[in-house]
Amino acid sequence: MAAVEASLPPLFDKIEELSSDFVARLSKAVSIPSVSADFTLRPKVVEMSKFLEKELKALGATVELRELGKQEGADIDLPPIVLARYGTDPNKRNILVYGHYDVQPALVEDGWNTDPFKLIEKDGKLYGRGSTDDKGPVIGWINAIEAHQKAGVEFPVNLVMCFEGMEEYGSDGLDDLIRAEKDKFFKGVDATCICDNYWLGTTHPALTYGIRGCSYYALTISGPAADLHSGVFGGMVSEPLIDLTHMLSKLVSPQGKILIPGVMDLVAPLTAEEDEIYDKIKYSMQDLYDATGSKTNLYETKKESLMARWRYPTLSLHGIEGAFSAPGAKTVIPAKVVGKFSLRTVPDITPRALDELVFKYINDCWAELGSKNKMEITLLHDGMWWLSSPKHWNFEAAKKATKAVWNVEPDLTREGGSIPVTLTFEEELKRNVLLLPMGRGDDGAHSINEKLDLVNYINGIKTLSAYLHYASVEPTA
Ligand SMILES: C[C@H](N)C(=O)N[C@@H](Cc1c[nH]cn1)C(=O)O
Ligand SMILES: [Zn+2]
Ligand SMILES: [Zn+2]
Repeated sequence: MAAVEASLPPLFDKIEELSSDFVARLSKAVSIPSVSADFTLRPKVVEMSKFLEKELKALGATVELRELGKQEGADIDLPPIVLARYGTDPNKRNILVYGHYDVQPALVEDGWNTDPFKLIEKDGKLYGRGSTDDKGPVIGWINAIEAHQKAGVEFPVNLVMCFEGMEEYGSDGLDDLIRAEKDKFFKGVDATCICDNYWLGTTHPALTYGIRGCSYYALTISGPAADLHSGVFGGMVSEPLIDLTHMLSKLVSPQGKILIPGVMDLVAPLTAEEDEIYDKIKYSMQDLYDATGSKTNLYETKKESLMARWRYPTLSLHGIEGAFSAPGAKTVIPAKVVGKFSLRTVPDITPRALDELVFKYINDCWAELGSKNKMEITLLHDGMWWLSSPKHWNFEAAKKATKAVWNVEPDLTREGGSIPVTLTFEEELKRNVLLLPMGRGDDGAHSINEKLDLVNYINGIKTLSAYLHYASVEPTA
């Protein structure tokens, strides 16, 4: 442990010294609009994989861009998975790190103050799509390699890297690749670290041992052969958008109560041990107000709010494809509309049990509506929840690293978002998985004006580096 503590100060100094180079590298990454959900931008997702390949190869890592074939149900190639390795010393631990290089869609018209694909540094914050989710962390691992080389500090582990380009769109192809490679590329992995979530609030670092799953559905309603003039046909035909809004209103109450019968019955009961953890978590209702820029909270207490985010399922309505959404007052009856909604899932809900409940309820509601339009409900993608224990050397190493950088003990948190591959890594490689967040709870991931505080980026690189050092020596017992 003394050797670790001796190697950290020069490394941290070098990271500070290289900070403008590290911002420049993130800036290049952010400038590539690698939006996985937008098929027209798929070449940019591929370009992003090549950017990572180039950066990693320049630092001496071996890199393979693993092609995955066509996207399920679409005539478009999936972006490759970047499989890379830095170091092959049989006497060192093999630490697997995962991140994603695709991002959520972003348009200036959505309300961004600046071009989402141009990294802007303002008031100590780095604004840009992907800055926190998840380009900052992915580039962070690359920066950690460079910092070691330039500080002349030996890299403490063999770094096994897996970076995907479809995380924001269901991680198509990744589970199959992990299964196929578990005794090949992933052979010998000792522990996994995923840097793709956020601190709970804005001041206190965290380590995360649980995430929710996500099942995402599309509800399609179609009627007339083409869009119609509402003055000519309104009142004479059954309107798909009227049907859809009725159907969507039956899914969830304005207070957030899921109205699909049976879903809450699948939720694991609260144990006395779990009940005790919430009060101790460093989070306040003010953190929620600040992060959402509002006082639109559904619950009045921190405990209820955290439980809603961590341990209960939620249903969100995301959008309606095909509905008139441009400015102005177009008097149209849309012919076909697709409502998108998802459920965040928790122990012990399984995707198949949930599908059964959702499909039955939607079909029952549709029958009750008695419409002559056509209705179809489909699952777009799903991913499982994951709940682990932080009592493992992998978490101990991250705790020490956090203390070394931030001078505080991290909070142990669960995450409301989803990273479906977490469970796959744990189950297939049979090794501990740790979630080590870089950004803060108010970063605006998936939202407009996404940012990563500069201090979180630079200290995040220090934390990732220090974690690798502690992980290289942490006793297994
Ligand atoms: C927490 C992680 N950074 C993230 O944003 N995950 C996404 C994954 C997802 C699920 N369906 C579509 N994308 C999320 O939680 O929304
Ligand atoms: Zn995301
Ligand atoms: Zn992410």
